[in-house]
Amino acid sequence: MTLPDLTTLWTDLHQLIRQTLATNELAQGGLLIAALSAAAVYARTLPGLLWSRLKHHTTFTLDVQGEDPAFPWLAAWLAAQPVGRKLRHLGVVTRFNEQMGGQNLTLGTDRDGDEINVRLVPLSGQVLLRFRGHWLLARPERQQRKSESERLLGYTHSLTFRMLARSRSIVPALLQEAYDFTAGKADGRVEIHVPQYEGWRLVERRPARPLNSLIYDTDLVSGLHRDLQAFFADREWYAGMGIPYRRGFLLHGPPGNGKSSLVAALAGAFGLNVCVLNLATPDLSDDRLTSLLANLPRRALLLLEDIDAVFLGREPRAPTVKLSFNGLLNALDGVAAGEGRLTFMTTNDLAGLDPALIRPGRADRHLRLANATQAQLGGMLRRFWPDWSVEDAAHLAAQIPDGALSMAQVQEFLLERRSDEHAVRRDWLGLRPGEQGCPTRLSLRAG
Ligand SMILES: Nc1ncnc2c1ncn2[C@@H]1O[C@H](COP(=O)(O)OP(=O)(O)OP(=O)(O)O)[C@@H](O)[C@H]1O
Repeated sequence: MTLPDLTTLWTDLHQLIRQTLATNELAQGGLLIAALSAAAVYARTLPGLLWSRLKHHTTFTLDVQGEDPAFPWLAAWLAAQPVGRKLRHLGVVTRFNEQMGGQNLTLGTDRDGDEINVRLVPLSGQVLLRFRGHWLLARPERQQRKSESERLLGYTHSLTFRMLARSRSIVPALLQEAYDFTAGKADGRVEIHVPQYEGWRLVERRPARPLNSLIYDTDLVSGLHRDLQAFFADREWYAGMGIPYRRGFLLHGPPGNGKSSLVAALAGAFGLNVCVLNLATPDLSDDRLTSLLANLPRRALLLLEDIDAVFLGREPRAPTVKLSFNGLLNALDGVAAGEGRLTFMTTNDLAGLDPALIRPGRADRHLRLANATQAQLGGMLRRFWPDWSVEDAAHLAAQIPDGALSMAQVQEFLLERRSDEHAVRRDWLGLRPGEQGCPTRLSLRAG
């Protein structure tokens, strides 16, 4: 059919409809009914349409899933709001010796002297509250998770905030307030993480040790502090130079001279957490090590303890070792190695290490923490007895040769006599190598 044919057909049809409508009353009625029905249908859906348009333009919805780190902040914040206290389905989060921020309840002190703190979190319900002049509808939810065989796999949690606001600025404001209220309040404690499968598990939050509580007679601590400061400030410089943004330190020396303590104190000073990995961890394979290093938590430094424990040179020390020497090197600086990583390795046996493991790039700086010098002994005495004069402490310290004792041995000796300074003077000369028990360890060791 050609175009002129189609035009003629349409004109004929149009005339026929007009004639029918003008002359036929039945057709007129039918059209009227159809038009009225369409109007009625539209009128019925109109409020819904208007409502959803209004909602779209005047509200925001924030959905937070239980696995997200922001979930506990928002849940604790909500539970602590006056209306949040009306939510009647609550869960409990318990921590030892840790104020979690938010609405905490201290139940008492356990036998280790740790405070038992609990925080209540809402699990379900719905409340309306005001936040910075806006209305918020908050709805915590909990749903059962089931496997395909209908086996219960626990629960998933979520929190939905619907807010009456024209601008989105309320969303970051709410998140910020919840963060400041809970996690942001977390004091300067250092989190200790140990490996769990391919990731990390938080095992302890301990008060950060002040750097000046460690006594060295060189400017080792201030030098390290400057080094780390420069590292954190120089990210862009590394990128511009094409140098991998990583820094490694090797701390070596006899046991009990503060290798682990120094790492923990530096972590505290820079607000970092510590991930402790002992290469002798059972079942540590090349793949698992690579995953662990790729999955380090945020703001964490990696402490590889006793790196001499697994390899003598490049050879495994035991047939049970699953890790290969090359796997270790690759994990430390291969393609998959994380950017921005700070690694501290410790060893008591520098001679047993293969040079490849501690070459610059893997361990950029090597620092020896040797047994106590007389200056350190004097410093340690004055830490325990701050009102002793420098000369008095130096006089006592001069009676023990440099390098004869570890700092841990001296600390143990002083701890035992901490309420009896005469006993310190009386027994000091008896403080000879081999006369003390084993040095205490800070025990940052991974399981
Ligand atoms: N330089 C120091 N100043 C003050 N205290 C120290 C110093 N070195 C060690 N100590 C004390 O000695 C104890 C043991 O220290 P730490 O565990 O850090 O030593 P380490 O070198 O890591 O030992 P190891 O090689 O056995 O792991 C700690 O309790 C710490 O307080």
